[in-house]
Amino acid sequence: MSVFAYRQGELHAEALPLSRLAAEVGTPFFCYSHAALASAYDEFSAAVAGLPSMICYALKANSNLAVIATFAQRGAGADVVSEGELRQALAAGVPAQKIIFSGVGKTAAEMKFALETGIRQINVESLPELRLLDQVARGLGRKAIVALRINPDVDARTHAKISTGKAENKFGIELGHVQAAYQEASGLAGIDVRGLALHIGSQLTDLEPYRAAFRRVAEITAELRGVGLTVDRLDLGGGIGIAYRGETPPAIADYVRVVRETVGSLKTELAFEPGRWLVGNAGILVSRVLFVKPGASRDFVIIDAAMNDLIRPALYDAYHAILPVKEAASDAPVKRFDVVGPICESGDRFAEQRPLPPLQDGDLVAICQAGAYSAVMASGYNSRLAAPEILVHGHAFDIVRARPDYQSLLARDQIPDWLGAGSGRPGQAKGARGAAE
Ligand SMILES: Cc1ncc(COP(=O)(O)O)c(C=O)c1O
Ligand SMILES: N[C@@H](CCCC[NH3+])C(=O)O
Repeated sequence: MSVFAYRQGELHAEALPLSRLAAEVGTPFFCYSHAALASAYDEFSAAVAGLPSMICYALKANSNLAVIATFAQRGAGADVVSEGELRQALAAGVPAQKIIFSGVGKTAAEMKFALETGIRQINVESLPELRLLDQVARGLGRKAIVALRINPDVDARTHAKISTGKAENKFGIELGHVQAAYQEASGLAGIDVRGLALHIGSQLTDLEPYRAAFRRVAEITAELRGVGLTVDRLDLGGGIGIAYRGETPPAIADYVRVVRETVGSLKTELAFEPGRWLVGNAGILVSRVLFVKPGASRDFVIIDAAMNDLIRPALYDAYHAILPVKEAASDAPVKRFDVVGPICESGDRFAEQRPLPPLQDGDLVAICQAGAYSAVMASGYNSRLAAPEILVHGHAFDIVRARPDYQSLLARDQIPDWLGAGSGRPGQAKGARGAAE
């Protein structure tokens, strides 16, 4: 069953017509399908079932609590990269023992919180980070369970901005330094080093970079074991791509075959950190056409969603399919349009010269594959309010993040008294100067 499909001439989310949702929620809004989330998780879970492994959903792809809870209910762990994400994972019901803390720049406060929470593992990406973590853990009288993230220097063959496994990327410990770092880690009183981690990039559509990277991990594991060090965990990261525009990402079963062939015989516990693959296809951004504006050189469809809601096209030139919510007649003439938002930048464009059936002011459109790296990357640029998020479940839906109101933009206590706006609340939000007095 396709969860976003035309029925009775209109695009539906599961059993609900999008026009009804738009009337109830207002546009723009993100619409997620529970069935799509659940079936993606179940497919991944079935594919890795024979491996001693844990699926740690990468929250950065979509940290809506309802989305996380959908996976948590099915047994998922979480991969988090900040105290905020760690708190979200816990709030959504992920047990601490299933949480991995990744990221290249954790603060001492974040380390302390993670250690006090008792999470499964902290992935360490540099010697300075290792030494700080040791200090923080000893200060708490604890040992931090650690995997060292390596940088395998492998080209993931993805967009340069989301490639993370090349030597020139900031991530991980370079190959030549891994053994010394592991040795050092194993001698630190506050550290219990258990294994290696890697993540070579996002939106991979080719298995060969995985094969190359996992082979390197297997080699390093053998080297470390050869000098008497214990390696009993491997965290293989995420990165499996989805089809935005006819790409043919690998089937999960084929990815798992590569895992088995490369690291399967090492007898380690494995962790997988899928993000986009679990959520990307499970969400759309629904928006209303404000105006159709003929131009001298091209015609524009101006919609009420903008780059602050979904920045991927502006940031990565990413392609997202755009569908009219009312099904176009098969003989409807197709014209090319730039689909743009209201923001004051020419980069606020969802599609350039995209063939579309006739659209009119007030029509609804759905921007597809907006479940991953979409709502989470939203901003308040141009003082726009965040688009709400809803979760459809068969014939019902829940607003799982409401649209804020303008009061949040108009917090008068941001204006210091001395600026004399007249309604600043005395004694509040005085800032550094007030604090020093
Ligand atoms: C350490 C780590 N794990 C997992 C992921 C999830 O990646 P993806 O959403 O491509 O599966 C990322 C993001 O790229 C990451 O940085
Ligand atoms: N934000 C990126 C993915 C980043 C992955 C994070 N390591 C995207 O939209 O494709």
